[in-house]
Amino acid sequence: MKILTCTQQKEADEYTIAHNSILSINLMEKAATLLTDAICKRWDKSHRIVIFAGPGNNGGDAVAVARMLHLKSYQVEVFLFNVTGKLSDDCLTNIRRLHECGFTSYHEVTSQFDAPKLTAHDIVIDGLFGSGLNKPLSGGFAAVVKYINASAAKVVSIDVPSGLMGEDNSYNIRQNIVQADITLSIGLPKLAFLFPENEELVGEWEVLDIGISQEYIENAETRYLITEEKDIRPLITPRHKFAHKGNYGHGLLITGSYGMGGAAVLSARACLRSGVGLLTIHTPVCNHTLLQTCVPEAMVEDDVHERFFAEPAELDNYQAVGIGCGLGQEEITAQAVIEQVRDCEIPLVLDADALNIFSTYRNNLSYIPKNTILTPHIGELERIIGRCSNSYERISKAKDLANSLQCYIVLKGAWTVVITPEGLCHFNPTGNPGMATGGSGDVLTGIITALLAQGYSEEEACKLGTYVHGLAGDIARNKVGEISLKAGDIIEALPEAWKSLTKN
Ligand SMILES: NC(=O)C1=CN([C@@H]2O[C@H](COP(=O)(O)OP(=O)(O)OC[C@H]3O[C@@H](n4cnc5c(N)ncnc54)[C@H](O)[C@@H]3O)[C@@H](O)[C@H]2O)[C@@H](O)CC1
Ligand SMILES: [K+]
Repeated sequence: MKILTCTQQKEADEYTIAHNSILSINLMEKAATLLTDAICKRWDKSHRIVIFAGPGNNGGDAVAVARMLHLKSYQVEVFLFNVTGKLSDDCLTNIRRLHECGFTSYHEVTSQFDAPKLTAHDIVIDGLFGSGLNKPLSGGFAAVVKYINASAAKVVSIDVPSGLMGEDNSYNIRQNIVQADITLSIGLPKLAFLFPENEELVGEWEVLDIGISQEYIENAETRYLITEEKDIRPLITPRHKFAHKGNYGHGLLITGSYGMGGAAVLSARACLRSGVGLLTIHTPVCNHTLLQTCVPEAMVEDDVHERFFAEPAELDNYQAVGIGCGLGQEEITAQAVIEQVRDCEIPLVLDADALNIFSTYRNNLSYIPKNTILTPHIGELERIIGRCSNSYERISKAKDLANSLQCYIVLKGAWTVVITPEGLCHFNPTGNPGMATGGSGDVLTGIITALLAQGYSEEEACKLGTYVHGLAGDIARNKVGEISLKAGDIIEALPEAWKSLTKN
């Protein structure tokens, strides 16, 4: 699913009106019908609905919702802010329609706002500003936002919480943005919804399909997409009847150190659950028995060192290599990692300590071969690109890094994003907060390494790997709950996740 900018969203509306022979006012009526349904589904008539409408079409939506709720016998009160004396045509039409159906609780605010007392049982509908916002809110509107935020009422924002920009909020004023409990987004989701710092502004969000022109969406250029199951399923190549283990690649995981053998176990088990033909684990001597016992399906190659990875492995026999889980950052390991990466000519995944090593020895970043997959969490990424003050800045800098190294970056978190060297950002929808636990990342590295070894392209391996990893996490959550979920549960759920993605 594409994510459009607010400017594109406006264009999409105009294109739909021009090409799908629908009047602008009727598109608004469609939006208002879906908004009203979504509100009625959640709250019954015992709640008073207090609607704050702005001067543009976001306000038009809100006034149309007021009429629909009034006609369904909800108790509705409307405050329309008309401080410049200029309202959009569709907003004006909806005000007229509201009056025509005998509605009396309408207050037009031109200068002084006598704010009603809001209670916890009230529902506020925020239709002040939507995709037409062109600068941060200030003055009287900022005061209205603060009053809404200070109230105990539940808040439903139409399209976007008023004051929030759809994409970049670097220069916005946080206190002047509505804190919604629910955001009902019209057409498509906004990029800002996917950023963790906006969670408390956007709340739970839902997209309402008002029938925006598919033709426009298909042709719209965007760098931001949300991956869907329908994008993932066709990527999976079925196994052949006459297949043998040699057809599915030989993966190598360079992983583990003294005290961090678990990372090796987790990444190896996840790799084996994701279709790899053969797996070898290169690990310090101290982990030999552990791995032979816990992962009998894998071969174990001992490093020269008792406790740490110290000497690069020979890569001739492998189709892919994953480096970094639980390696530690000893000086001897750093030198071995840099040398291993510099000379690597097969598909490569760099995770955890391998990334930390490159952030310490930054001059060696250029040794990372083209098309390498880097799988940092925010902390690991920022050690390389520097501290960022918000998600938009972080993604922009990560795109620059992916471009300069010609690498793939899998930035882990809620809405893990796969960034390609060309700057496309694929947001992954699966996964849950239970996966925020040690070892989850090792599991992902194992999965992606398995996919690369089987011949999936880097982009496919990143998208498919993150999707199935999150899906397995969701299956595990259903079994054990978010609090108890541990990395091993994700691995145990991988068979069901793979089965569900491959069944007809
Ligand atoms: N036909 C359409 O175009 C449709 C539009 N829809 C709704 O229309 C919205 C977009 O409507 P508009 O483009 O009219 O934009 P908005 O309603 O978001 O706001 C536009 C108005 O706000 C003013 N404004 C912008 N920033 C301001 C600021 N910081 N302080 C004070 N005033 C400010 C502008 O001058 C303009 O008068 C969407 O968010 C959606 O809710 C939906 O009804 C679907 C159909
Ligand atoms: K709004």
